[in-house]
Amino acid sequence: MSLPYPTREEIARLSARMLLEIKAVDFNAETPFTYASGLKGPTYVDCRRIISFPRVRQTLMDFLAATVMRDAGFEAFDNVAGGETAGIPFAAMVAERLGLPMTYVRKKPKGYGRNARIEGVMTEDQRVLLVEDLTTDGGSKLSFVDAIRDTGASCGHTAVIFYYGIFPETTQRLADHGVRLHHLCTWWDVLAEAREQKAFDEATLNEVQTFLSNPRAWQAANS
Ligand SMILES: O=P(O)(O)OC[C@H]1O[C@H](OP(=O)(O)OP(=O)(O)O)[C@H](O)[C@@H]1O
Ligand SMILES: O=C(O)c1cc(=O)[nH]c(=O)[nH]1
Repeated sequence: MSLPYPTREEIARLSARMLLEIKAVDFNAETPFTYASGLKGPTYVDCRRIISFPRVRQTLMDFLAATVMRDAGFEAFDNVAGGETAGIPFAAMVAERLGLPMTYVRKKPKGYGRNARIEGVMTEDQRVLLVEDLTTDGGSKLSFVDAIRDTGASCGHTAVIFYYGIFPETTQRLADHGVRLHHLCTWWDVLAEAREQKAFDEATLNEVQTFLSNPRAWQAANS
């Protein structure tokens, strides 16, 4: 007998709890982190740690496969592509669960050999699901999706474990590019769980909440 899918809320709560438990979450208001986009903030989540924790890894990947099937359809994809670097192991695990071929996308052409951005076999009739660890403002997703589309394949969906959920333009930016985002949890889920567990001191949690509520104002005040 297979278990019913957990609700979206349960997935978000448990995913946030797992990220805290494996110490993938870091809050530091004193020395802000710099993100791939160049933006800065007091929050950092290192989803790369997930691969080293088998029970967490398995559960999160079950959640991600279930979320994709529930939101996009059970027969919606022909190929699962991972974004270099952090997306690659998660794409392999999602592809296994969905029973689909796997590929990966380089950030840049290799520069020699086939000079490819896509590795593995991707054909122009395929509907590709882009899998990544997280998205902050979506910039790298657009580049990966363009590389996939350059092969002639289609890509209208990306699935991530973690979505920042604080830059309102992110989902619009992706939507304008014809890409729908699927995710398990956001900073709001992690903050709620961190407060419940008292995982960080009150001042740090309040500072993080200030950032999450208005990241642009926080960045202006802290640059
Ligand atoms: O651009 P966004 O969609 O908001 O996502 C942010 C990206 O930044 C990080 O990767 P990074 O470029 O640091 O490389 P890595 O995967 O090689 O660690 C992260 O793994 C995401 O892929
Ligand atoms: O946007 C990023 O570069 C980024 C943010 C974050 O919290 N964690 C991460 O690995 N990358």
